[in-house]
Amino acid sequence: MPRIAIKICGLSTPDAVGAAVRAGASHVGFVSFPKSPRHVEPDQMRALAAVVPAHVERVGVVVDADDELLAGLTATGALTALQLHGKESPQRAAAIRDRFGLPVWKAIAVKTRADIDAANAYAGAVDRLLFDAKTPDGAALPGGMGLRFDWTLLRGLALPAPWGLSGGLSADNVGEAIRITDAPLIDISSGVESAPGIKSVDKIMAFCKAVSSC
Ligand SMILES: O=C(O)c1ccccc1NCC(=O)[C@H](O)[C@H](O)COP(=O)(O)O
Repeated sequence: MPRIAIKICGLSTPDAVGAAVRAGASHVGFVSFPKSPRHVEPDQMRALAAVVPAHVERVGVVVDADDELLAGLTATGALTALQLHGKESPQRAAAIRDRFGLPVWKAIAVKTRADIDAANAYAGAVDRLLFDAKTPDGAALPGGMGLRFDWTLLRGLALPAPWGLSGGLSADNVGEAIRITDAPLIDISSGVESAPGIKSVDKIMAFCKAVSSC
């Protein structure tokens, strides 16, 4: 197992999934959010997740999803975790974990230190915190925008759960991000794309190489 886990998010084709697996990703992410250029329908998500080798975790990414959608996504057992990327409360996150029996990740939208402190409310309710850049009010998406936050906000902190770093990462800056935060898991989407929603095999390979050289 590499020292730093890597999640390649927003995969929507078998080719992109294959590239992420070959490059050494420990996690792949599939987005269910119709406004996203990376959105996949439940059938497509389950089909993509089903062909991922067992050693790679399959994360379904949702935004304030209701139980009906979550039931559809988790129906075949192909996902191994759910990532909540909306305004889900700690109570809602814990209820999702109980009802669907999967580890739950909570994305924390970060601009200031207060945003990171707010993550403490999720202690015990979720299995991983994913610190991502806060997108501007009125933005089309709550993630996948290529925005970064001030990584020094995470330096030396004792966090209340396993965690990961996300937002605006690329092969060029991920070394600095890891040096500052010592993140145990790194998540990326638009930084390994050639256009919104179109994953680049070369960028996926370069990114994973950059992380594993840290
Ligand atoms: O990627 C999306 O389109 C998306 C849409 C709605 C909710 C979450 C979304 N992505 C979640 C992720 O985990 C992304 O990898 C994360 O936000 C980082 O994105 P990026 O800055 O583009 O690397």
